Amino acid sequence: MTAPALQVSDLTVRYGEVLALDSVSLALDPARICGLVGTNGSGKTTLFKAILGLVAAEDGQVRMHGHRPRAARAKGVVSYVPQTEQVDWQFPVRVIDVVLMGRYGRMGPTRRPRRADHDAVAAALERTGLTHLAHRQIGALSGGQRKRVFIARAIAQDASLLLLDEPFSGVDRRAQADIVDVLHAMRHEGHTLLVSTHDLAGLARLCDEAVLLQRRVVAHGPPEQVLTPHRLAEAFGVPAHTVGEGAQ
Ligand SMILES: Nc1ncnc2c1ncn2[C@@H]1O[C@H](COP(=O)(O)OP(=O)(O)OP(=O)(O)O)[C@@H](O)[C@H]1O
Repeated sequence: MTAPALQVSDLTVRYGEVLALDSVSLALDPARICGLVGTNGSGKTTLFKAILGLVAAEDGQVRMHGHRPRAARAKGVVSYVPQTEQVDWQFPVRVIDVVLMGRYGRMGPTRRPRRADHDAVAAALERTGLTHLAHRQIGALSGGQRKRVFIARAIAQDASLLLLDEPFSGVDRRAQADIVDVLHAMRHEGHTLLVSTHDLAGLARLCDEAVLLQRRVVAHGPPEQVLTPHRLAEAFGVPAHTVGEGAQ
């Protein structure tokens, strides 16, 4: 039996007095797109960080294709697109250089790119519609374009598991639709994606399954079964008709 792409078991994370995750368990099969939804402060970013081993868990364990967080990161099994990048936007680095960083794990200590690295970068730029901006300084891009650069970096890394924290925030509808197409293509190629989003209306279009997080996993299953009218009203205070196919 193959290991799940992601297995989170009884994960508990505390920031001092704040219980951010309370015994969260979650398993994802390979080649699935799972939407992670929840109100502000429900623990989505904390879950990503705990999966990556970037925040310490009080309890529980994480495996990615059988690997612990540190090993999974070292082997390039997982890539992460954070909600906001801690970047000095004045630093003179071009789009193509940032995307190439996704290949560093494969380049060895010399960091000398080979043909396959250049090809992967070109393909990632193409897929995210950034080819024409490849030589632009990253500080000279719009917020939505920057977001796409970091998605391109994750694509270039070619990790089997991608964690994307709100990839659609600050991105216009056209670019959003393009990103959804890219994510579907990646799933088709066998990648597994965990994607946090506040776009409840787009969830059914994007995802095979959804997780509703409220410090704990409230529900996990097909999007329409997870976001029932009752749960929507309770968790988000929104009416049911705002969710569903073509409802945006
Ligand atoms: N570094 C930190 N120190 C203390 N508390 C934190 C820290 N980071 C997050 N928290 C708290 O942990 C809880 C979960 O936060 P988290 O950022 O994971 O939520 P989120 O679901 O990603 O929210 P959003 O939708 O607003 O991005 C919140 O109560 C938050 O205030």
